Amino acid sequence: MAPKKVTIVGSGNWGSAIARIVGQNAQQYPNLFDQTVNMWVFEEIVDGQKLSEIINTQHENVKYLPGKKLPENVVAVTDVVDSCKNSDILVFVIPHQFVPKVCNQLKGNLKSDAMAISLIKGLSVNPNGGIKLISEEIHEILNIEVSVLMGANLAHEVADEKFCEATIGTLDKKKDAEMWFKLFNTENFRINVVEDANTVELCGALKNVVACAAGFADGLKLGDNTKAALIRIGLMEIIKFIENFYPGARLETFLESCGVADLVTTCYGGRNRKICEAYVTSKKPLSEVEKELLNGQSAQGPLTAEEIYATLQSKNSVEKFPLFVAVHRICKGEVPADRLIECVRAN
Ligand SMILES: NC(=O)c1ccc[n+]([C@@H]2O[C@H](COP(=O)([O-])OP(=O)(O)OC[C@H]3O[C@@H](n4cnc5c(N)ncnc54)[C@H](O)[C@@H]3O)[C@@H](O)[C@H]2O)c1
Ligand SMILES: O=P(O)(O)OC[C@H](O)CO
Repeated sequence: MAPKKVTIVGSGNWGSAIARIVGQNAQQYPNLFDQTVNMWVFEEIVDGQKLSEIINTQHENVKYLPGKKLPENVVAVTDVVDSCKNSDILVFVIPHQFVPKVCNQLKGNLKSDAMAISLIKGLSVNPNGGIKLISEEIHEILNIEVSVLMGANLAHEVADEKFCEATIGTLDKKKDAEMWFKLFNTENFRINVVEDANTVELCGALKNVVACAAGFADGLKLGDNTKAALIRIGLMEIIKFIENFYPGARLETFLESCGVADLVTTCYGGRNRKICEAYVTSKKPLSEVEKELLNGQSAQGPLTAEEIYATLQSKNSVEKFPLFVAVHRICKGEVPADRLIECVRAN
């Protein structure tokens, strides 16, 4: 079989960190993977130069992952269709609000047997009010199989090659596990493949909302016990949400890297935590704080909280998820952050 061509659809903070791993692993398995890995870059000008040109000459994404070299076999391509049309494997890693636009551009322009894996932590809202997984959204638009990779993976720490773990959720472990393992696993990025893909993905999306609560608590200087209580309540709401809307989760999945481990790392070291802390301390709007602190990166928690809230409203379930709802209302400025504990105290 010919080596598979891989494209990384995205080149932000996580997209660039994972490109280091995928580029290296492609080189390690020349019989399995084409030696050139494409990376789709949403073009922008950085210090008067095109970001794609900087990446292809300096082999560094100076805006989204400064100070870390990309392997030279990772090539930036700015036309999303050109970057993907001959590829067998698509690694989706863009902020979730851009998924419909990007996938609609790709529609009808892919190999019929292309496969995808989504590293995107977020949700999409159906017009009827229900939620959709990002993997489902990609599948619906492109009609290709979509696995997911989630875990306790702060991009800068992965790029520093500090030990961590990640969970791949796939629908058919027998068929796909070995290929995904070889594409992503390294000494310091340990992959476990499971079949409970929906739970893996939902853990990745929902933990961002709990991270916002952790950030509010930090901004209010509520201390470690309170933050731990919020993480516990948040975990219970994650489990309840999955039971209600995507039943059939396996308990073990919550104990994978995508579950408790990601919840912990994101509540201590993530961008959602950071901007929500600053929202409380600075009293500036969230959008302004995000702009000031993240230099073009995107925190997905506030948008996910809004998407969850719309779903809960349409299902008459708002009162069952006080933490998720409080995060949304605080992000929107409808409730002051110092009422967070009052909102969740009854749990
Ligand atoms: N950064 C992390 O530590 C991390 C770790 C694990 C998972 N994730 C998840 O991975 C996904 C991608 O995150 P990231 O950190 O790579 O991105 P990011 O937060 O760095 O976002 C910036 C990216 O969005 C792109 N972008 C901006 N405007 C765009 C547009 N109009 N259309 C398309 N793209 C546009 C930028 O070019 C850039 O590549 C998210 O779902 C995130 O939750 C992130
Ligand atoms: O920085 P955050 O809050 O987007 O979290 C990053 C990762 O999802 C942590 O695993």
